[in-house]
Amino acid sequence: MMNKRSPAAGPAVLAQALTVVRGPRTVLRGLDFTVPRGQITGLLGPSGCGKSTLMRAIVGTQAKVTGTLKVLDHPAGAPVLRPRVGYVTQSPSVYDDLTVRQNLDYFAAVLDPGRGAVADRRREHVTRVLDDVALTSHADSLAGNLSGGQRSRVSLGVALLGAPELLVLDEPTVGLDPVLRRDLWQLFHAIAADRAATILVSSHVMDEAERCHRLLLMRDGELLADDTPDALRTRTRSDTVEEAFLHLVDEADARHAAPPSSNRPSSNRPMSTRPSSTTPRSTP
Ligand SMILES: Nc1ncnc2c1ncn2[C@@H]1O[C@H](COP(=O)(O)OP(=O)(O)OP(=O)(O)O)[C@@H](O)[C@H]1O
Repeated sequence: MMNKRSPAAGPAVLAQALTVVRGPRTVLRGLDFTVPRGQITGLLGPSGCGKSTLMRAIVGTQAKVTGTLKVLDHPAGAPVLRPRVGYVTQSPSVYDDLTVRQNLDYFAAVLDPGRGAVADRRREHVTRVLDDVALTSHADSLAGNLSGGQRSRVSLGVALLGAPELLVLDEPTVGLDPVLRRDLWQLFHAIAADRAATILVSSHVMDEAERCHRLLLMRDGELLADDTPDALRTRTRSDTVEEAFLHLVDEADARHAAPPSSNRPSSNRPMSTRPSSTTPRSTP
């Protein structure tokens, strides 16, 4: 079962000096952070800042990754992690000409091939997942005839099939209306609570930050902050996470613009952006 872990188990994700090069660009630059287990951690930042690249590194599909990256105490991408990590890419990866149930049956058979008792187990999983993503009433609808939010939920259902301990969701609410976004977030919280799963979810919509237990705020391949929404607002004296983010951006810009001798924390700087154990490396 999920998350029956020893007290000594490490965080869901541990990154140290994580750097990723894509083509001619260094897209992630020396990131240090952890993702605690059993919580929803939001990965937020503007388009192009490196969120998808970081998620791809975590699920083991990104090339040219250096530094340390451990997932559930194993090196990212280790074969042992395959059934333990679910990944939902930005565009829903479902077959439009299959029904919702056929999609789930297909991916369940890929994950857990076999006949007899195994097939019974797969059927149980599919039934449970249909319920989890609130699509039981649409089980026999063609995926191609579903709304955007329903298709996103099918994709999420596919990722839930193996009862993963860590779910990595790349901008699952992009393009959805406010009601569907709210419903999906309720579902994420239900999954985290009922299954004790860890969720890492990216978004560039700052109001979604308020729905996370913790936040990783990114900009241009660097982490600006790693904290709870409350702590971020308090430490930046901001009313919203968006305001806190903008404050951190200004602070980082000032730091980069400052001459080396003044490139140190000043006494009136309103916040330390990261816990002392995960102080960011300076960027070359
Ligand atoms: N195949 C590639 N080769 C070179 N650079 C790439 C490649 N794919 C992405 N990049 C660059 O890497 C950077 C980070 O891209 P990434 O997709 O991780 O950002 P993102 O924060 O997820 O953006 P979005 O929110 O728009 O999805 C971007 O500047 C992008 O141009």
